[in-house]
Amino acid sequence: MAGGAAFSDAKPTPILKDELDIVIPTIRNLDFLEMWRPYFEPYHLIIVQDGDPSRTVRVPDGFDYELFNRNDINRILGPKASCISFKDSACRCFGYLVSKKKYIFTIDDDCFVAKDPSGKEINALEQHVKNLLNPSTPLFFNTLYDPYREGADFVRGYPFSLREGVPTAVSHGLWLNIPDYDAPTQLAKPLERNTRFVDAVLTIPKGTLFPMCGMNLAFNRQLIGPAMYFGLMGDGQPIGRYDDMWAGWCMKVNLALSIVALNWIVVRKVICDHLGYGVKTGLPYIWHSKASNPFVNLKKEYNGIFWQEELIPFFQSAVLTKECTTVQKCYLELSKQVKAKLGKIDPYFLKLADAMVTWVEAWDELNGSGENSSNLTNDPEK
Ligand SMILES: O=c1ccn([C@@H]2O[C@H](COP(=O)(O)OP(=O)(O)O[C@H]3O[C@@H](CO)[C@H](O)[C@H]3O)[C@@H](O)[C@H]2O)c(=O)[nH]1
Ligand SMILES: [Mn+2]
Repeated sequence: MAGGAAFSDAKPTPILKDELDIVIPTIRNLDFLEMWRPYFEPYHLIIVQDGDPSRTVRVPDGFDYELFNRNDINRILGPKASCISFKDSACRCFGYLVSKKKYIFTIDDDCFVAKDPSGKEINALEQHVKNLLNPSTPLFFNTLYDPYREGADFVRGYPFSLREGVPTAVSHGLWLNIPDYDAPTQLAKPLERNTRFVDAVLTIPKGTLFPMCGMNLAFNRQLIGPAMYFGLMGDGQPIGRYDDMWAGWCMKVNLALSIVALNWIVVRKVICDHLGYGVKTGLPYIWHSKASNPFVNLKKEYNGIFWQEELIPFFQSAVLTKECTTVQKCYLELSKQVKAKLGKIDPYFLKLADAMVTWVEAWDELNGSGENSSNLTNDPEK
């Protein structure tokens, strides 16, 4: 068995029912929970009701939950509620803010239990827990995929010095049936369905960005919660459906640290990459039966499709001062870079940069200051 595995696949996966919250954004209903009942019932649900707060959302009996609508968000955050999006799935990040647990699993209300090729139901939550509890390998690619899975290992030539791996911060699951395509692709391929079940979990290599989808996502809130802000989207904003993308880029970003005043450059990668935290993608699959309208989506995504051609180079070359000793401080520094370098693309980014600051203030207000939470250390054990 590979070195460093937190636990062997052969043993039952810890339930973590007291260490994990399930966050669900909804503008619809929660009937989908009936299908997930065997897997979700032991957990606490945080339901973020978007849209009209006077609408009653019925939660099926037997679930332990909190439900927050817009009135609750405004009551809890006061003026800081301005950083939580309205009428966009970005509202889900409010659930990350109010949770007190170590782990988060977030899922959309049109995602159902999928079956593997043998016809067996997939317990997506269990696989996410396995992904999060086992190390990642961002520093050197293992060609036999996840070396910590039962029946796999590191291949010949893999440095033994790297076989302990690093802590996993994010587990990014995938989708059978309706894949997470952007609106142009959906419009071009309206009948395309994803029938390909790939039995693999991959670590996204260090320094590589990726399009994070919030549909079937789990993360270690204690490690990188403050970086998982889903931005300002939806009502009153010039962009929508780039919430999860924005969070994924900020969370993963490789920040080069340049201290011009001291004429030396120390390349530091904060948040996931620098700390050597890993981001995994692949299993588990859910069954996505999309309910959103591609034409409406096109309107929401238009600016994002255009702007991201400038956003990606920004994230690939962002810089950071060395005083950033917590995820919060790194995030605040990133917000300064957003204001300085992206404001010229559109004034929206000036507003977004301010909202990033408000988010961190709200995080610290509800969860304690940056100094004693989500500290950046080079020692993943701390
Ligand atoms: O205004 C809204 C719209 C939706 N929601 C809730 O958010 C999720 C996702 O919504 P939906 O399934 O309609 O959208 P998709 O196109 O399938 O979602 C993909 O795009 C991302 C949007 O950023 C999303 O994360 C991806 O999965 C559902 O639970 C809706 O109820 C909302 O709260 N407010
Ligand atoms: Mn959907």
